Amino acid sequence: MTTRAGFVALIGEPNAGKSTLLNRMVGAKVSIVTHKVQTTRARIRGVAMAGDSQIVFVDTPGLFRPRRRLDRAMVAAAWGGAADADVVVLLVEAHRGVTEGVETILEGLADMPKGRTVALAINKIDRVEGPRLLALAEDLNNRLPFAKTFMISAEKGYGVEDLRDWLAGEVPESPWLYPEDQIADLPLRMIAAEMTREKLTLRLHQELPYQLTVETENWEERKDGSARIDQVIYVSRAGHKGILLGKGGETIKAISKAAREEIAAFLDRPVHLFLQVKVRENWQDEAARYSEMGLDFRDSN
Ligand SMILES: Nc1nc2c(ncn2[C@@H]2O[C@H](COP(=O)(O)OP(=O)(O)OP(=O)(O)O)[C@@H](O)[C@H]2O)c(=O)[nH]1
Repeated sequence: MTTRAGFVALIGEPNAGKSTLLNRMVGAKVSIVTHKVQTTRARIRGVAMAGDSQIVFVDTPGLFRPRRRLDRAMVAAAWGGAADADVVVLLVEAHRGVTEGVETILEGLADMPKGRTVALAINKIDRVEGPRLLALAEDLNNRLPFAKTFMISAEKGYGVEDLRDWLAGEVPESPWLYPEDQIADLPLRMIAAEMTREKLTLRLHQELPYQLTVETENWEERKDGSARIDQVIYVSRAGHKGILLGKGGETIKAISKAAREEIAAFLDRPVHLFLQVKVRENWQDEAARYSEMGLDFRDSN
């Protein structure tokens, strides 16, 4: 079996219908939950399986002209620069057409590295007449030639399957990026890992923020309504492990407490958080994997 997997970024103005579309393609629960956390830097919004393809939807704040270098570094650090996805889908509202916001996004898209596949999805087609739609599609394609144009209604479900099937064929041949049994709660796992990562960064200041990754290895919903979460903090050098643990494990304990409190508040239920620190010397090599995908790791340094 040839599998495919890749990242797809849904972009568009606020209210364009990104969440609604995600709900359709991924499953309602995931999108609603992640919607609450625009401010966190967790990038993954959901994963859809379509045939033998795994489509990973990412958020892309700061994709277009981040105002400050810090924004760019934050975005890059959060999800290893995956803001640059394999496929970008621009959502435009049919009845609003080419607004100033859409123009700005188009400019950003035109500046993107060549070779990136960009598709257009005109959404909310239930709100306008056919002829107007065709004129809008033509206008947009004159401004930027899209690889493909879709007419959809995320809310009614029109055209959504076509879009998903097309994306499934566009993502590159690759092993799946996530185990199938983790797909449903993957965004939650990522968010929880990101929260722990943030506590580490706050606590350790400049010492090693970009040389570690946090992964949620296990997530168990308990009968009493609490969640047991196991996370591993990977550091690239043995020496870092000591810094992280601190004297008598003080540092890691404080980090764990702060992270647990934040995750519990986010989930709105008690959390048992178990942190483990492991040395993974080849962690930096994984950066190479992302560069292969056209992503820039230098931004996170
Ligand atoms: N009529 C119509 N309304 C839609 C359609 N898709 C989405 N909407 C509505 O548009 C509004 C915004 O949809 P969202 O999915 O929240 O938009 P979003 O792009 O995620 O918005 P932000 O999170 O603010 O960026 C909601 O009220 C949706 O119900 C559609 O196909 N037709």
